[in-house]
Parts: sequence; C-alpha cells; structure tokens
Amino acid sequence: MTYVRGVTKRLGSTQALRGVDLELRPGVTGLLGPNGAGKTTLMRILATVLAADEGTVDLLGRDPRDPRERTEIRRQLGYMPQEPGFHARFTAFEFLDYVAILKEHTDRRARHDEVRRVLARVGLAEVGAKKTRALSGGMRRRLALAQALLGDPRLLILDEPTAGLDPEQRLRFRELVSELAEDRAILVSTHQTEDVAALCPRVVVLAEGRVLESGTPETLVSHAQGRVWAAAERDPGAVIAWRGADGRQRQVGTPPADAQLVEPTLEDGYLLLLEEHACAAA
Ligand SMILES: Nc1ncnc2c1ncn2[C@@H]1O[C@H](COP(=O)(O)OP(=O)(O)OP(=O)(O)O)[C@@H](O)[C@H]1O
Repeated sequence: MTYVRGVTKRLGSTQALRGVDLELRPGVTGLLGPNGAGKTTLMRILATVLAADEGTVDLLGRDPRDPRERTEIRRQLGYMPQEPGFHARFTAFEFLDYVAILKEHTDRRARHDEVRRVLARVGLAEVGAKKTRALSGGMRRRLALAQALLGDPRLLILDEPTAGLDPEQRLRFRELVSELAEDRAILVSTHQTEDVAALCPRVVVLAEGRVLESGTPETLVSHAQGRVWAAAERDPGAVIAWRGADGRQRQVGTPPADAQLVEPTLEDGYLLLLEEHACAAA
C-alpha cells in the first residue's frame, strides 16, 4: 500500500502542494492537472527525490524519512522523470547499465541480463548499441521508461510519459503500461485526457497544489453531463466552443433550454471541474 496524507511542499516562494491526499493501489492511477498544478512535485516526493514539508508519506508500507527504509523503497521503485538527462556519449545499453549500477545491481552478468530484459520490454532490443543522442524522441521516452523498469519495481511513477509521442507510439505506450499495471501500482501524470479515459480506472485531478477530485473517469465525465451541446451558432452560455467537422458548434458550459445535448467526454468534465474551481477561487 502506498499513500500520502496532508502533504505540503514549498519550493522557493511557491506553495507547490497544499495538503494532498492520495492513495495508490495496484493498477494505473492517472494524475491530471494544468501546468504548475504540482504534479511533478508530488511525483518527486513519491519517488523519494524530495521530502514533504508536512504530512504523512507511506511508500510500499515504509517511511521515506528513515534512511534505511528509504533505501529499501528505492529498490522497489521505478521513476521516469520528465527529463531524464541522458549522457550523450553513452549508448542506450551503457546508460541503462550505469543506472543499474546506481541501483546496486552489483553482479555484472545478472546486471547485463537485466539491461537486456528492460531494453526488450520497451521494444529497444535492436538499438542498445546506439548512442542516446542518435535516438528519436519516441525512443528516448522508451529508454527513460526502461531505466524505471530495472529491477522489476512494484511501484512505478511516470511523469508525462507520452509527451511528444506520435499517436502510434502513444498507443504502444498505453499497451505497455496496461501490461505493467497487472502486477504493480502505477501513477501516470499526463495532459492527455484520452490516455486517462483509455487506461486509468482511477484518476486524481490536481490544481494549485490541491486535489480537486479523486475517483473514476466516470465521476469526472459526470461533471459535464447535460452541459455539452451542439448548435449552428455559438450560444452565450458556452465556456468554450468550436466548429466541429460537421460544421456545427460543439459547446461546453450552460446550455440554452432547447439545446441538443451531446455525450460528454472526460476532457469536457475535466475542463468544467477546473472552471468551477477557478470561479469558486475568484
Ligand atoms: N525549484 C523550484 N523553485 C521554485 N518554484 C518551483 C520549483 N519547481 C517548481 N516550482 C513551482 O511549483 C509549482 C508546481 O510545479 P510542478 O512542476 O510540480 O507543476 P506541474 O503540475 O508538474 O506542472 P507541468 O504540468 O507544467 O509540468 C509551479 O508553480 C512551479 O513554478
């Protein structure tokens, strides 16, 4: 079991987290939130890179404030940061071997086997000898995931893993994450609401360092039930509207009485939840 309760974190003059509660169970949990919401800060706390200022952090039943327990957590944890910072002169294999050494894989032969396993797991078996700087953007994302998979961790923290991927690669990533989720807890932050709708049985929405909602994708969609409609022209109650492929305005907000309602998506629910939050704050 992994959870945080009442976690706060200040970074410079910014209060990045203001009392966050989150529970991770086996399977994928999606973490949504606008830029600056605190997603990366929260993930770095879960990855033991940062310590919380206040609150409880329990990672796989252990306390990261205790140095010995922290080491034990790190053995069972994989973290894919937004920008892993590859050493340009390393080959993909050498980079993973280096990370594996840092993760205390001391036996050379077993370590090399493990590097080959994770390379194959992310579909990079053929490019182990390539320099990291020669890899495509999509391959670099996969290499970043491969390093998180070293040691077959029970907890995976993935910070925007699909950023910059083309649609096919995104679907492949989805496939891989859903396979990995069968026997571990995974937290995935993303700006792609379709990824959350397709992949995550649980979703947490963070804004301004607070959890706005924690539930299923359906709960998020339900915010937009009865609030998405189509019409020839834009209505005054629309928070957002655009002309769709059918030539009609698809609108989200407060529909007129005779509106022709359409099925909302998770994106609509997310948008309206943020909108309600912004109105309440104002
Ligand atoms: N080292 C730092 N010093 C000061 N402020 C910081 C630092 N790192 C992050 N912040 C601020 O803390 C807040 C939360 O940042 P964080 O990176 O966690 O957000 P995020 O949800 O991951 O955003 P994004 O979606 O853009 O990656 C932001 O206002 C950010 O500017």
